[in-house]
Amino acid sequence: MKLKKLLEDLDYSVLQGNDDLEINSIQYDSRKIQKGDVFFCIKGFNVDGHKFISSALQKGASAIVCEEYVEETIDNATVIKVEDGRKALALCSANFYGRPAEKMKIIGITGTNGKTTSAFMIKSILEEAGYKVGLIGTIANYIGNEKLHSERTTPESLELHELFKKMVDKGVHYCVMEVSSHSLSLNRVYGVKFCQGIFTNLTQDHLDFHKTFENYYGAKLELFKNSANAIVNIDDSYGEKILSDVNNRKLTYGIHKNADIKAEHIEIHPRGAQFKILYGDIYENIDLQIPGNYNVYNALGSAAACLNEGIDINKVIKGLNKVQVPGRCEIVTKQYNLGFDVIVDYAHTPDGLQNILETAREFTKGRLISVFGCGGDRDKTKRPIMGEIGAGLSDVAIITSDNPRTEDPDKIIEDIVRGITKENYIVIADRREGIKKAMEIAKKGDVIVVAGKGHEDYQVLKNETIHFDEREVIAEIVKELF
Ligand SMILES: CC(=O)N[C@H]1[C@@H](OP(=O)(O)OP(=O)(O)OC[C@H]2O[C@@H](n3ccc(=O)[nH]c3=O)[C@H](O)[C@@H]2O)O[C@H](CO)[C@@H](O)[C@@H]1O[C@H](C)C(=O)N[C@@H](C)C(=O)N[C@H](CCC(=O)O)C(=O)O
Ligand SMILES: Nc1ncnc2c1ncn2[C@@H]1O[C@H](COP(=O)(O)OP(=O)(O)OP(=O)(O)O)[C@@H](O)[C@H]1O
Ligand SMILES: N[C@H](CCC[C@H](N)C(=O)O)C(=O)O
Ligand SMILES: [Mg+2]
Repeated sequence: MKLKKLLEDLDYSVLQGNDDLEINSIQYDSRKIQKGDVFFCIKGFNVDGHKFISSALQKGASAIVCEEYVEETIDNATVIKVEDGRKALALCSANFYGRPAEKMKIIGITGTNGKTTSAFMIKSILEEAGYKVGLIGTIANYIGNEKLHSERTTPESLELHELFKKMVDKGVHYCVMEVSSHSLSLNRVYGVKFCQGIFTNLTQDHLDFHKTFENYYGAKLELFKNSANAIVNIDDSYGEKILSDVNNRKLTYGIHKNADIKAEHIEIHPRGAQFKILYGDIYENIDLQIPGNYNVYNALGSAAACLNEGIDINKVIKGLNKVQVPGRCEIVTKQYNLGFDVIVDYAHTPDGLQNILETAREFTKGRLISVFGCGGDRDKTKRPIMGEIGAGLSDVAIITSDNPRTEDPDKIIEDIVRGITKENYIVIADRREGIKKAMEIAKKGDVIVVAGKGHEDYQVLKNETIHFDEREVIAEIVKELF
């Protein structure tokens, strides 16, 4: 491809060389550069990508895209100046892969909680309607049934457009993707047009990155600047704010407030939830296999997006009925006769933890035992709040480690414990031992909620990432104890 073609529709100036150059590929990491590649300089949080220009040139880069001219930029390399390296990377990645996003319909979901669950629901509905669906999200990326490893919730723009291209090549009609607030702030989805954008909710998370709630909200709002339709949870106070801040076509959903799409006669039970969906003259029964009032919200938002796409209500009903999401309120002890149940859930925010514990409480006959921690190198301010909620809503809380990453696990636990006002907690830093303790003390009728890691099959420690799949760990403990 010619450099000029790569830069199509981009505002740029040529500082050196010329743009009529044949290029090989593009990279934003100098370590991956091969002969003939274009190196994009990104000013990062840790380092400034402009520092790696000479190393990229040594490896054979034939062009540099930068925000500022750097002296060492020499010889016969072409130097292109742009205003914003991350935006340029996003637009050029789309050009490089032949603008695959324009060849599919893309549904984006943003919000603190419920993105993964909603993405699975939408995929299930659209497949029921006969479409080939791609999914991009936290658990994995999917092209139909083919599962691809996902490094993050929303990939960097270069990897994103590469994935879009693979989807288009494999005949995907619809791509449903989780759009994280990080990806919106860092322009990973810059230039991507969404046919439907869903806002699930906004509660505390990621303040380490966004610093203030206003910034966090502002990041989420970005999605709606590029979506033809805004599907908004009107029961969330920030949902109301989105409605007044965006000019798109809007469709609201909710349970309490007056919404376009509503749920009525909700019944939650241990294995699922039932409700009536009300939209215009549609008034039908929905039967979910996953419990929790919050999943009624996820189902409403997903149904709204699909109905707005013209999908038949019967397909919506069937799709929602089938959906299962790994590590989201997953009862992992169904096959044993222990007298108590163990649930693995991905709740890692105050709101998520409150939701799963309140949901589990509704079907707990005995005591509710929780096992949870908080991730290291992430929002520290949520730790005491999760401590208070976790211990407050449980009969016994076992405070343990999540992914400590580079932090000292005991310090993270101290932050959590600082918020606890009851005496009903035990500290066991080793997560496996924490889960084991819960299973040792559990009696008939009790429910154990192991929160925070859900589908993850690893634990990130200071110096290593170890294999840690809670389903396997719990099965091993069952063998040891019973
Ligand atoms: C906070 C955050 O999102 N950081 C992202 C950001 O990193 P950064 O700005 O710090 O990059 P940097 O390390 O300073 O490097 C700057 C530039 O120099 C380049 N470089 C660096 C070294 C070198 O030798 N040569 C070189 O060229 C780097 O490739 C980069 O382009 O840009 C990098 C390049 O795209 C990302 O890899 C990195 O994601 C990190 C790994 C990350 O962990 N992100 C998480 C927090 C995240 O995005 N999470 C959300 C989920 C949140 C949710 O659950 O809602 C997600 O979407 O997954
Ligand atoms: N609509 C919702 N409102 C509040 N809590 C929810 C909602 N949906 C799910 N949860 C809770 O949050 C946890 C994470 O859900 P899910 O994985 O669907 O969210 P997510 O937005 O994709 O999270 P992440 O940003 O980490 O990818 C669940 O395990 C559950 O405890
Ligand atoms: N996407 C979330 C995942 C948190 C999962 C939890 N297990 C943790 O490690 O904190 C994040 O990066 O903040
Ligand atoms: Mg997710």
